[in-house]
Amino acid sequence: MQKIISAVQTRLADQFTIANEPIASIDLMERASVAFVSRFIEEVPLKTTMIAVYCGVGNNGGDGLAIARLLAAKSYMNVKVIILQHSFKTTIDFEENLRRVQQLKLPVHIFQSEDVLPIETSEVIIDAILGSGLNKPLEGSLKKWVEQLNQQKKHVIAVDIPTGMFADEPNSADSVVVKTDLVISFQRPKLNFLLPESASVIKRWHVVDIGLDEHFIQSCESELALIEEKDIQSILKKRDNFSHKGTYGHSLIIAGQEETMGAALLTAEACLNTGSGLTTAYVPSLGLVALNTRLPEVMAAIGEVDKIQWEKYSAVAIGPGLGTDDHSIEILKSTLKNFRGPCVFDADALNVLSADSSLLDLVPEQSVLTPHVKEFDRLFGAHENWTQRVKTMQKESTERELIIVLKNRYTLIASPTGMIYFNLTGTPAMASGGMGDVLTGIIVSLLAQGYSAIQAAMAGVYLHGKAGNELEELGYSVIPASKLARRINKTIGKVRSTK
Ligand SMILES: NC(=O)C1=CN([C@@H]2O[C@H](COP(=O)(O)OP(=O)(O)OC[C@H]3O[C@@H](n4cnc5c(N)ncnc54)[C@H](O)[C@@H]3O)[C@@H](O)[C@H]2O)[C@@H](O)CC1
Ligand SMILES: Nc1ncnc2c1ncn2[C@@H]1O[C@H](COP(=O)(O)OP(=O)(O)O)[C@@H](O)[C@H]1O
Ligand SMILES: [K+]
Repeated sequence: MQKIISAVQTRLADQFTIANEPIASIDLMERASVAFVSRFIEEVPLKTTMIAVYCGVGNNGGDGLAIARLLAAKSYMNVKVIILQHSFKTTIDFEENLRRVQQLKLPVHIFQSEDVLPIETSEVIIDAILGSGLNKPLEGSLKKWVEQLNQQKKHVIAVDIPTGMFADEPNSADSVVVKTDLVISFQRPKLNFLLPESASVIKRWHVVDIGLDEHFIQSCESELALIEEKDIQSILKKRDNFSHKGTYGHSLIIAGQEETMGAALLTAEACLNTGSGLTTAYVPSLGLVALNTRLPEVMAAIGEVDKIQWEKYSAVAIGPGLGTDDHSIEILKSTLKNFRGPCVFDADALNVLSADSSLLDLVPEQSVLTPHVKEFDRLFGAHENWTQRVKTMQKESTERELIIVLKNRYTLIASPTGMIYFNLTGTPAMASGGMGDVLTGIIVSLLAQGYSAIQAAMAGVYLHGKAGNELEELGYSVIPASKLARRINKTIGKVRSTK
């Protein structure tokens, strides 16, 4: 698990590393710049590319100057430096790197407030104007310069963070930020890279290790963390030699209606392939033929709600394609009343819970809720931005002792401990109908197998995304959910075997 730290904590980590490694501040800047350049070369391999490095006068600008010098040393022939002197308060390391650049005789152009920037002729812009030191939205000449750069639609690569973007507080909708194709960021992604609002200014980001003290970073107080594969490996258990189907639990999936039987099939198929010992689907009788034909391994439960033998099941998933009619409300109420084991609430189950907060209050502790953003807002109210949603999910999860899985490109998982875990696996190729049903099937299967609710949510989300990544690598530009529901089986095997 990697802690995500704030801009303030990053500065402390810089200082700690400088004092304790020990390393001179200028040498740490050099190390950061070398790390940037090694990734930059992969992105822009052609040595004749015309590159303009736009530098501010703080340490982000200092990085920019060092990067310009290092690129020249790597035989990039057309590197120029533009210094935007928005302030006369330069940093020592900026000054030292300016001196080093001037010795190389690279072209350096300095612009002061009120100066108008000429049209940029370079193909690539490196944005080293401001970094994590941003303390207010861009205004005045900086704002004007950035607006002008954005109009030119160049290939822009930012150093550490796009100029004008806050690392960990929301930017207002009208704030001006450098629009980037790639951000090469130091040591950790910033919180805001992981929230959907970043899409308007960041196409891709990549983190490079600059050797900040990891022990210090991991000891920082932060309720935000990134899930790593090794965390999932430590969760996943081996299947024992003398184990049998009874060892791996019995999942009940309550899903599907006449027009949405597919949701039940996808959930059940994912559940089966994730290793639930037995899987039963409670579906309308008109879905029986489809279920038996498609998934012979899955049993069906049909008929009256009060005939369900709840005690047979180790875990329940309720909601995919269920509808929100009286029958769905009845079965949700029955689940809340009668089932004592772990439960996943998804899709229409969440919609029913949103419509009746007294039902939401009955959701047992340690249940897993898997809303997408619209379902989340229906449950917990409208939000102006994702920073607010992160706060709400933290509050609701701790107060209600629930695991909340807020699905997105980088799915967030809130634990009742107050921690928020971000998952980085997954791909836009997974943005297709039924993908959430598959996730629900994976999570309920893990619950049935005896994993704790937070383990099942974390492993489920990670493996779901990882299966998507693997399919994309196999050539799928769009992944049908049923494909992923089958693939998950291999993904689990692979993650477990690399232990
Ligand atoms: N030793 C270190 O501290 C290291 C810092 N590094 C780089 O340093 C960056 C942070 O550097 P700094 O803290 O010097 O800050 P920046 O270079 O981000 O900003 C410079 C200064 O601009 C001013 N400023 C902030 N917002 C402004 C605004 N909206 N309008 C006008 N002026 C504004 C502030 O006084 C700020 O200190 C990181 O993003 C990273 O690129 C790296 O070199 C790694 C090592
Ligand atoms: N752009 C994306 N990148 C990564 N994962 C995605 C993306 N779009 C969707 N997903 C994943 O696909 C699933 C979609 O869930 P959901 O919206 O409930 O779909 P459905 O209702 O069709 O089953 C979530 O797990 C989400 O994380
Ligand atoms: K920058």
